[in-house]
Amino acid sequence: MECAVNGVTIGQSSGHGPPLECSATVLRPPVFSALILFLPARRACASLLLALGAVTLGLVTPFVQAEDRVVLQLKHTHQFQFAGYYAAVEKGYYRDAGLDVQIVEGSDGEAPLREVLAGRAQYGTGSSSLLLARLSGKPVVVLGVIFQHSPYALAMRQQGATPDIRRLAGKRVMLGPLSAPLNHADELSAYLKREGVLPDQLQRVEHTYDPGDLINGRVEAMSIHTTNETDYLDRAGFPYDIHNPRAAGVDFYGDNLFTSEHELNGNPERVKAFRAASLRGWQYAMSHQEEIADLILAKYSRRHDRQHLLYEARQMVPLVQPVLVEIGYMNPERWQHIADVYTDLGLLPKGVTFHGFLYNAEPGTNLAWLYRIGGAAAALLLLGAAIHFALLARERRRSADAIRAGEERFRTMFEASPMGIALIDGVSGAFSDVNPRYREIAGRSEDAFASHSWLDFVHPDDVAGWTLQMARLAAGEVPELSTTLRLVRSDGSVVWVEASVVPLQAGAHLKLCMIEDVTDKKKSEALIWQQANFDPLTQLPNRRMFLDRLRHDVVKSRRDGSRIAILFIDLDHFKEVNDTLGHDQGDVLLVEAARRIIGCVRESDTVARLGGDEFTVILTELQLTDRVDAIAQNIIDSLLAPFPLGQEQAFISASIGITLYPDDAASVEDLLKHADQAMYAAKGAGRNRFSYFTPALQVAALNRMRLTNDLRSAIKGDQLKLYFQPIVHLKTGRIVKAEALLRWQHPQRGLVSPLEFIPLAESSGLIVDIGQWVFNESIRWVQRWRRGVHPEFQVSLNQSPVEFQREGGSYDVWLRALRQLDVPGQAIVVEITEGLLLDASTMVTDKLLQLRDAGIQVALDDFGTGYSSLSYLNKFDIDYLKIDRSFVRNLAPDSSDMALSEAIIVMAHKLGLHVIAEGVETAQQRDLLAAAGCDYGQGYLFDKPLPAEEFDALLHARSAVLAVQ
Ligand SMILES: Nc1nc2c(ncn2[C@@H]2O[C@@H]3COP(=O)(O)O[C@H]4[C@@H](O)[C@H](n5cnc6c(=O)[nH]c(N)nc65)O[C@@H]4COP(=O)(O)O[C@H]3[C@H]2O)c(=O)[nH]1
Repeated sequence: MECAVNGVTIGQSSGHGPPLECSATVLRPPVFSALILFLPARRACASLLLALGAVTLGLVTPFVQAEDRVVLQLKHTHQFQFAGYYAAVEKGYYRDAGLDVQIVEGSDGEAPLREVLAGRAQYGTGSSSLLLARLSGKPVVVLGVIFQHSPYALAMRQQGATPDIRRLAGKRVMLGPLSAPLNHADELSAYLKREGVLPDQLQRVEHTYDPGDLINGRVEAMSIHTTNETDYLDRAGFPYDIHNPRAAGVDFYGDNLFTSEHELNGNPERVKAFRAASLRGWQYAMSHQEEIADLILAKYSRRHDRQHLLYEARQMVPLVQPVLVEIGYMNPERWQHIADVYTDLGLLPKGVTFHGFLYNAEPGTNLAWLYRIGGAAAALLLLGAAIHFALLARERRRSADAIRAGEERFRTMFEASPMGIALIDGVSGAFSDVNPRYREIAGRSEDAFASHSWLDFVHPDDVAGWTLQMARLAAGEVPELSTTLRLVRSDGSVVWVEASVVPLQAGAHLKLCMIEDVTDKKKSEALIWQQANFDPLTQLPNRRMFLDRLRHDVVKSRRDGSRIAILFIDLDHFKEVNDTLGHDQGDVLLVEAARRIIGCVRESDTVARLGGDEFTVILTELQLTDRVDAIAQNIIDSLLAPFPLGQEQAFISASIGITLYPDDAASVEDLLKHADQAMYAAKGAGRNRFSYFTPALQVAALNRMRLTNDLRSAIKGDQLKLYFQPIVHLKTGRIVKAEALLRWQHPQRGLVSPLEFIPLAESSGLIVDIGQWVFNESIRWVQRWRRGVHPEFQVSLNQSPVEFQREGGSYDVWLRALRQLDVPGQAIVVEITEGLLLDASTMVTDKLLQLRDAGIQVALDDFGTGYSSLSYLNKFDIDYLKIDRSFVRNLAPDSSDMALSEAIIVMAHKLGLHVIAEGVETAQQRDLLAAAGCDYGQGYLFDKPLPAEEFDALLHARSAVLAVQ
């Protein structure tokens, strides 16, 4: 369609999109009209040229009334890498320019070139390989550079202290799609070539863009964007090295905005407007990173989380350099450098020129055409010269204004930047320009910056490392610096900053230093670390830290041939303290115990708390093991001293298991297992002592493990048998009760004693199923005996403390079973031990009450061997006291055991309890007990425990005798 400016036809709109509306705002200097009027000959041509020139110079600003629809094709999926374009949409920059821009995600890196050349998109983003495309005949035009430096780099699994890219030879590497090696691997190929790694030395693998492949070892290295994948590698805690092509002098541009010649020729104004709005968007995006990150999440993609988008934004700052370089700026010499690298790679012939490839954003400064027209006009008319000079003066003014405006813009950005920015002389360390945020973070006044060098503010502990890194930067070993360090403020407080330093090309020694306050982040990292590695109660290393240190000590000991001792300390009776005095007092005791243990070892040894009342000690650099005995005894003695807890005093002791490295085991896991076994041995031997690990302990532990495994199948395999031992009424000699005693008929070992397997059943939890089985069998038999022998016959059965104290367990199942068989609770007596009542929690009391409510009676077993506290008998509902057989064994007239037994019987009767004497083996014992008033007797004198069927026969035989009598 033809358009007219002041009635003059000036051009044709492109075939794409709605036609350009050219009746736009027209600046109409009088001289311009005069010139047009003055040209009678070749008027149409001259006026066309002049009008075009006027438009290009900006004298005429055609605007688009209806929005012009264009498509911007991105290289990749939505992310911060394209932030400027989202900002231009959101802030209305495109709309103001009369454009309706549709931003399309890229499926592969080729999409922009493909779509723009096909005319489906008018604009695209592309890497430096656009130059290759242009020189291979594809009519692309770069409109501006967004990334002054490419983010493209190689991430490689970390291999020791000195990263060396040459180690990649022969390794599996993902460099880019195998189908388009040129466009994706060009910089890296050039880099590798310069480092002496040739393409055929690598095993190229199709790129998956999945950092997981590097982490899982599928490849040894992969090409990445330092703005992107590094975040995911960091998050996974994967150790890697970054190899940046800039290290070998390959310094490509990163993302560029481009269009086609077709678009440029057809819609020069649209190109200009699109470019200007896009760059404006970029300026906005780089100084409003958080806002744009939120915008991406809200309107474009949630593929990456906010943290990642901000990471990307931060990483982009030194690559885009929004403060130093005007976004969009491109330097033909840099493009020449890129062309040279391609030539070096054999991708371009020598001496190529790329005329037309770079868009001239300010064609007004290229005045050749104007000179030509001016010259022609001057020859014809002096007036033309006057106009020419007037226009030139105007242009100069506009340029100066533009520069001033640009400077102002950068100054404002510098001053208002949320990042601390300073220009620093790399040699003297003097500050030459510091923005307010930098002053605020460093906590120094403006004067302080004038009179100090930057090292003066660095924390003394960080000075050496920082100086070293700066020297590397100065020597060109690294292109830029990025590190975390501490600054000391004028008030003495310390602030953690993330600092990046980039050398400025403009000044020889001048460096741009940007800092960000990361103190809060550091503090929370330190807190997380503390919580992950230390016990919050005692502040001792926890299990994780303990294992770390032990592993470290084992390696060291292996190196220097010294020994290590590991002590497992378990506090005896801690549970009682906790239950009786409460958890708060229990905590106080643990803290004090930790303090006492620390007091017994050297500072270089480790004391850790593994949890509960378990502590460990690592004693290192032992030459003689004598010291171990002394330290272990010391710990035991120190813990024996009373613990003052509020108004009370608590007494505990400690059982310690000791194992030695390398004597007892080679691995950390085995050492821990052995120390644990030794600790149990110390407990088994009576607590309050230490035991060394011995191979016999290991054999015993192995046996226990095998036996426990066998026990699992014992219940189902019908290997458990219930025996019954008669309990005789001493006055009448009648069997009125029986104790159910469990036996295990092991297929290989024969009969295994309950003393051997009950503890295993307890520690493995099998005791619950076993206890249920015993109960079911017992009530089955007692039902028979109550019906056939005596209506009040009772069976007593043992309940282990573990079974009794089981959380959540109740007697409901028992009661249901009793109801089903129509057996009353009175048919059962439960035997418990005194220990249960000692640390009786409400749960124990509740269970005793449940038993009483069901009519089940309770017998206190082994009375006399433990605390023998009378107060328990009164406090709880106990029906029977069983005098332990150790008393019965030594019964003789006038013996102390006799006196004790008598006292127990009298006291029990006074409290309304009946007494059963255990282990009655002789007639004299029976008679003495009967004379002392003991109610019942149990022991070999009457009968050994008998298999249920035999006991059944015995009972029936006896009742038959009684019936006959
Ligand atoms: N020297 C001697 N010993 C006598 C005499 N009369 C009885 N005994 C033994 O003394 C033990 C009495 O059982 P306990 O003290 O409850 O001690 C029991 C009990 O604590 C536990 N136990 C047995 N069956 C079970 C069970 O079903 N569940 C639980 N939790 N523990 C059980 O195993 C322990 C040992 O049981 P057993 O080996 O059957 O040993 C039985 C019994 O055989 C005697 O005149 N002289």
